[in-house]
This record gives sequence, C-alpha cells and structure tokens, in this order.
Amino acid sequence: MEYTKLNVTREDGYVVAAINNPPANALGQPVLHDINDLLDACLNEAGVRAIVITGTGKLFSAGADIKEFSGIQSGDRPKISGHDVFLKIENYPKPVIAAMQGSAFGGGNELAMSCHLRILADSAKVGLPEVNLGIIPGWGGTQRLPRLIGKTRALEVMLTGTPLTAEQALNYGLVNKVVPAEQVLDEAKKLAAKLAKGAPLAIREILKAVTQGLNTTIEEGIKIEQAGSKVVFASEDAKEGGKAFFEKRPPNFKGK
Ligand SMILES: C/C=C/C(=O)SCCNC(=O)CCNC(=O)[C@H](O)C(C)(C)COP(=O)(O)OP(=O)(O)OC[C@H]1O[C@@H](n2cnc3c(N)ncnc32)[C@H](O)[C@@H]1OP(=O)(O)O
Repeated sequence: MEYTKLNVTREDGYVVAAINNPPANALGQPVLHDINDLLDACLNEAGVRAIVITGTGKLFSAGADIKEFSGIQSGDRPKISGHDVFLKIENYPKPVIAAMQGSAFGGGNELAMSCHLRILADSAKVGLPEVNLGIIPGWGGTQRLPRLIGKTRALEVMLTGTPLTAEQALNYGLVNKVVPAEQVLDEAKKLAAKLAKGAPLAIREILKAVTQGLNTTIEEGIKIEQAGSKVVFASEDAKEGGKAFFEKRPPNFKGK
C-alpha cells in the first residue's frame, strides 16, 4: 500500500503510522485517505494486532486543514470526512494507540480521542480551539471529550478554546500516560508490543463491549458483554490461556 502523507513502518505484531504533512500535520484529505487506507489494509492482516498513530515534527496535528475550509481542495479522490475515519478507528477490532509526541488541536485532538489509548508528551497541549475560528469541533469533539473527561471540564475546553496542559489531560483521564516527548513513541511501541501478544479475540470483544456499551443502556451493554464472553469462551485461545496458566508458561494466542 502506498501512502503519501504517512510514514508507515512494520514492527513485530503492530504497525506505526507517522503523519507527515508539514508544517502542522493538518488533517487534509490526503492524510484522512491515507489513515483510512491503512485501517482497511490492516483490518484482516492477522500479523497486525495493533496500530500506533503518531506525528512527525513538533505537532501531533493542528487539526483539519484550514486551507481546505476556504475551498482549496487538494487531491482528486472523493471527499472523506474525519467522522468516517474516526468512527472506523473507534470501532476498530484492534487497539489503535495515539502516540502524541506534540500538541494536538481541533481535529488532531479529535483523531486522538477516537483512538483507544493515548500517550502524551509532557510539553504538549491538547485542545479544541474551534470556537476561536467561529466554528465548533466538527469531528466528534463535542461527543467524545465529555465522555472522556466529563461535561463540566469539556465545556470549559470547548467554550473558551483554552487547551489542556499534559498534566491536566492526565489528571482528567484524557490520556493514559504522560512522558517526555522523545519517549512518547517508545512508550507507545512498548504498549503496542504488549497488546500484540494478547489474545486477539478477547481484545476485540473488550473493545467492542466497551465502545458500544458506553453508547447504550447498562442492560444492553451487558448483553454485548455476554455475547463477547460466549465467543471467547468457545475459542482455542481460551483453552490455550487456561493451559498456559497451569503449565506456568506464557500463552501463545493465535486469534482462533
Ligand atoms: C472538524 C475539525 C476542525 C478543525 O480541526 S479546525 C482547526 C483547529 N485547529 C486550530 O485552530 C489550530 C490552528 N493552529 C494554531 O493554532 C497554531 O498553528 C499552532 C498552535 C498549532 C502552532 O502555532 P505556531 O507554532 O505559532 O505555528 P504557526 O505559525 O501558527 O503555524 C505553522 C504553520 O502551520 C500552518 N497551520 C497551523 N495550523 C494549521 C491548520 N489547522 N491547517 C492548515 N495549516 C495550519 C500555519 O498556517 C503556518 O503555516 P506557514 O508556516 O505557511 O505560515
């Protein structure tokens, strides 16, 4: 697969995709198409059990390409929306980790929030400053931020346009870990490598139950969990997990 705005490297069990769209890693159409193509390419590849998305340079992403707002369309593929890509990430059956080596604003933060896990640089800021442009967060920020940090804090971020510091993002539960910028990618890769050794079916069903469960009633969510439990209990991996435990050895999960 050829990507124009992503540097994609294959690691053992996972893939790292670095957005490479200087000067701000703006999420223009070519970037969104590349991420979408990468998700499609990795979906049924058994050897890819996790995806890390990071940025090149000082910013993770400054958001949607403001130049595109003024109608300067780049590229000739049909227009793709951040919603299309971010919903695909959020509902992806494999973990997607945002390795935020720099600040993320607007759509860049919305991309990170659609990922399942987030590692943030201690020098970075994360915000939804769209109100300063006279618009609103338009790729899911009004929905995901309150779900992640609560309505009161989310409203302050969006109504004032003031970004969170890394410390606030960690304290509010927006990110999993904060480390120095130069360690972000390594931390994300360590996490991806750990998840790549996990039981793929169990990970898939956990992602599904949590993601779908948060958007429905507890009763419906429990039904989703029960359906997932049924799938994994019938799997070869469940047998391998029990066997490895009693044989006191690491399990070798095959995703079957
Ligand atoms: C549905 C989703 C909607 C959205 O996402 S709307 C966009 C929301 N994002 C923002 O509002 C952030 C806009 N950018 C900024 O506030 C600043 O930038 C930063 C804080 C990210 C960085 O500031 P600094 O270090 O002073 O750099 P700089 O000179 O402002 O920008 C460097 C170059 O990057 C371009 N750029 C920055 N953000 C975007 C963007 N979102 N879309 C397109 N280009 C962008 C600038 O224009 C400039 O370019 P040149 O060097 O040619 O002057």
